[in-house]
Amino acid sequence: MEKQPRLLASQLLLKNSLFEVSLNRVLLTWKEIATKKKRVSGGIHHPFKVGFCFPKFLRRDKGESGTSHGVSVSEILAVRELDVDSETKDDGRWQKMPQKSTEAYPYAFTVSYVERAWQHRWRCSDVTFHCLEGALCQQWVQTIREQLTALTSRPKHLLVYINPYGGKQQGERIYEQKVAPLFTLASISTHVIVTEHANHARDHLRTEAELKKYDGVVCVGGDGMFSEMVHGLVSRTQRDNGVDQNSPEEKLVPCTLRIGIIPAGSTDCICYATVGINDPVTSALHIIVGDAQPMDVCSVHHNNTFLRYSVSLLGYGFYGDVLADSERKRWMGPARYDFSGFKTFLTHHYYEGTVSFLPATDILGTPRDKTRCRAGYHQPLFLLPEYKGGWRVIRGKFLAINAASMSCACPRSPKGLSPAAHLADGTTDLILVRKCSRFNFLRHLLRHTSKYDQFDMNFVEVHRVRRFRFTPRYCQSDSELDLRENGKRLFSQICRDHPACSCSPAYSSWNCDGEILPHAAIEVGCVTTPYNLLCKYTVHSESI
Ligand SMILES: Nc1ncnc2c1ncn2[C@@H]1O[C@H](COP(=O)(O)OP(=O)(O)OP(=O)(O)O)[C@@H](O)[C@H]1O
Ligand SMILES: CCCCCCCCCCCCC/C=C/[C@@H](O)[C@H](CO)NC(C)=O
Ligand SMILES: [Ca+2]
Repeated sequence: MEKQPRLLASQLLLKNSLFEVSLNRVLLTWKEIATKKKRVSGGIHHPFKVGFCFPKFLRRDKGESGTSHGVSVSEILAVRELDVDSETKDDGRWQKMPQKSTEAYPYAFTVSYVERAWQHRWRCSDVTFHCLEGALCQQWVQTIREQLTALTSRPKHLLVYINPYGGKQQGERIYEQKVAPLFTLASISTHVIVTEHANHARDHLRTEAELKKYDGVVCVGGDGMFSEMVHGLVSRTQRDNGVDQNSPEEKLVPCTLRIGIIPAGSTDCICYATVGINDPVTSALHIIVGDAQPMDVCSVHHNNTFLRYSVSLLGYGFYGDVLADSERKRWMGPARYDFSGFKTFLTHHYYEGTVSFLPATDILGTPRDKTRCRAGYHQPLFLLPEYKGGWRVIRGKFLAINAASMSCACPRSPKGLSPAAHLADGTTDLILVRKCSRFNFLRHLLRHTSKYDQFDMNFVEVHRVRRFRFTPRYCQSDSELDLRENGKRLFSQICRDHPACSCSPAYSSWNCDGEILPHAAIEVGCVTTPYNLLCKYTVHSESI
């Protein structure tokens, strides 16, 4: 790594030991100064207990000259001067700093920074340095602040939407207790809207929100809430740029604002698949440091009419039926998916139809790769010079048709529906699960929760595609669609082959990022291409 010029270097007191503290444009480091009599004055000396952690990629050395630590400037959250007097005043209570040592170093500043914890979690840590002189202390604070101000990717003003209804209905509490204090610490100003009904956030973003005032929007909720943000922002951008959303072939204009997610939903698949964990503090820290991750957006059309966008799962059959059933059991909270999942598994419905798709032949990599894509870990996109191949057509009886535009990892399935799917390669992984026995389908489902390959089964196939269409064997009439849109069931849904039994309905619904689409016949295009990777349909996520 190129050696950076030092901006500041001083001997400062940390706990009871003297450290050589140094700052350049990239790193803040502190190294214990080994002296025969290391203790500055008073207090108990803990040579190994410099009580704080540091990023995984930076070593803590314990060489002859003592422990050394470092934190990347890009992961410093805030710096503030400390009122040492109030902290060391002898009021008879337990003293955090031994009085004698801080008497000699009466000025102090605290640096808050990101600490990498277990399983992709991030935490906020503090380290306090004591100085001999007030001017030196101020110089440190000012210099670090200047470094933070120079980080242009960090948001300063955020528009926050909280869904009080998603997941375990803890959105407001999660935001107030875990997220707002971190935004305040990082001097981020916020305008917070607690939604009052479904699509409140979407409509506000689409029509009213003064987007120029913000560096990003944040949703506190689950996949459905993220979907509302995508629809609000993407629709507004297309309208402002005269793009006809009803045309399946139209290229979308990227929007300039980023979307952050604070997970407070039931599945939190979009957050989990990008960040690696559904943890509100981790997501808040990613937002503060300005991380960004482009992602693929699929547009879904029916008869040249725009229906919705999808960024994670489009699922017909099993996942459509689970969602349709679970929506009626929202009162159960996240457990509704387990209940409806088990029930849907027992019904074992299959659906007949034709899947046509355009394979992505101009990229290297397949859904069976062993690589995993999360933010900060991008397989290079090798564009092949020629675009070859045409549409392929598969007819059959399917238990599930899933299009995964990202891995769709979530706590229930830590590697996801398509573990090797890429976040922003302009493709979606189309998974076809043909009619099979209940036992085999269970084996396939259980493999989502283990290390075994869920595609290595003769009734499952997976294709990386740019576009696809599904046409059910039987046409849905307009009147039936109207009723389904209103959440009602119709007799014609009952098995067409054997109207008297009720073995398999003719249609399922599409599960579109957790929202129900009643139209069975759809056309899907993955609209992000490798050429507009810089577009910002982004969630905030981490580097591994
Ligand atoms: N104030 C509100 N009252 C009722 N519904 C709301 C409100 N705000 C948003 N919604 C709707 O709540 C639905 C569910 O929200 P969300 O996705 O946040 O939680 P979830 O479904 O429990 O989680 P997941 O999508 O991760 O499974 C979304 O369809 C959203 O449009
Ligand atoms: C009978 C045993 C069943 C075990 C099945 C385990 C597989 C779980 C895989 C879950 C993948 C979920 C993909 C994400 C979908 C989201 O868009 C959506 C809304 O949040 N959630 C669901 C559950 O539809
Ligand atoms: Ca993709």
